[in-house]
Amino acid sequence: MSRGEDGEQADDGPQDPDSKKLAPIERKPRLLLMGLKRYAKITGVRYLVEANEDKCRSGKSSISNVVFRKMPPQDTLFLPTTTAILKESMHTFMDFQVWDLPGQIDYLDPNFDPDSIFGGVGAMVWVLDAVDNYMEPIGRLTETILHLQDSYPFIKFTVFIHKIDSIADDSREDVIRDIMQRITDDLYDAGLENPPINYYGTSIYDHSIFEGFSRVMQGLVPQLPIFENLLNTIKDRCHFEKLYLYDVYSKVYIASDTTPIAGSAYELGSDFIDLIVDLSEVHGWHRGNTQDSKMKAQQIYIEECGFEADFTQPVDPEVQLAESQVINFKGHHLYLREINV
Ligand SMILES: Nc1nc2c(ncn2[C@@H]2O[C@H](COP(=O)(O)OP(=O)(O)OP(=O)(O)O)[C@@H](O)[C@H]2O)c(=O)[nH]1
Repeated sequence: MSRGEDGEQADDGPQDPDSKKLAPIERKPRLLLMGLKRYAKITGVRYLVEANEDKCRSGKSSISNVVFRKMPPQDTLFLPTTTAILKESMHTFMDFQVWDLPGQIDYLDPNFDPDSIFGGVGAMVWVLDAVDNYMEPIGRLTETILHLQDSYPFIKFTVFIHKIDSIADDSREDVIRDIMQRITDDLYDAGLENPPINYYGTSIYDHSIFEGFSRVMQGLVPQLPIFENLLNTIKDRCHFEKLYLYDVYSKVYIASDTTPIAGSAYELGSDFIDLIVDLSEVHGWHRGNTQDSKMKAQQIYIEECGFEADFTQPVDPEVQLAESQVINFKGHHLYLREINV
């Protein structure tokens, strides 16, 4: 995945007033990161809250920077507050945009043109600070969902219960359950039963943010069932335990086979990618169209998959595709194969 040059770029949102009704798969999908900055509302005690400002910012920009710009998590401590909409353009197997909305924008104001932001949105991620008092953000979230669901029925809502690392292990499940229950109850009271919202406990200090983002992105991939079927077939034919299709740059996974397994194989795969990317800089081997390299590649397939692959197609010597297998990486046997899109 490569990032667009345009930190702040031209909008390619809808021009046609009816276009917001189109399913996002028909256009370049947009993903919104939203959350509430508390001090924006507590004007009377602003100086008090500002003294502790970091606790009042839910972590949207940190997420965007860690996942899409490879910023080390600890560096997010120094991020300035977002004052304008930050737009990231991502190019991977499909193009999409991530918009980071400043917490203080009042998009429910009747004078505000909602189409300029919500038109063409495929997914909305509400980043809720699990450590802060979450009552006010929950109120704002339910208000937003109720406001948007009729006009923009294709938006998929997800809540990141964020900064989960700051909560003791044995209380995490309780906090997540409490937040989910409150949102469900609030929406139920407003007449919305069984709202289609996904929840993930996330932190920029571990893999959870990448897993959460992966699930959101998968909701924007129209070909997801096709990818899953393909991965299921490869998995069965090659006797893999679990198979993921990763975007190497962001380590977001676009699809996986559909077999549930215990533990987080995603985390393992993600560490493996880091290792291979680092190692390949130093030890990568050039796979030309030689009999030798063909034999070598074939041998890997035979060892790994138990069947003979067809390597009779010429390999473009200009194209360097990574391939690696590791035996006993944290107790597992891993195989990585780069594909081009
Ligand atoms: N402990 C912990 N802190 C986090 C996490 N994510 C973000 N933070 C911290 O939260 C603070 C605020 O993060 P921002 O990303 O600037 O928050 P924001 O929601 O974008 O705020 P605005 O830019 O003002 O809209 C920073 O000090 C981050 O280091 C997390 O997962 N865990």
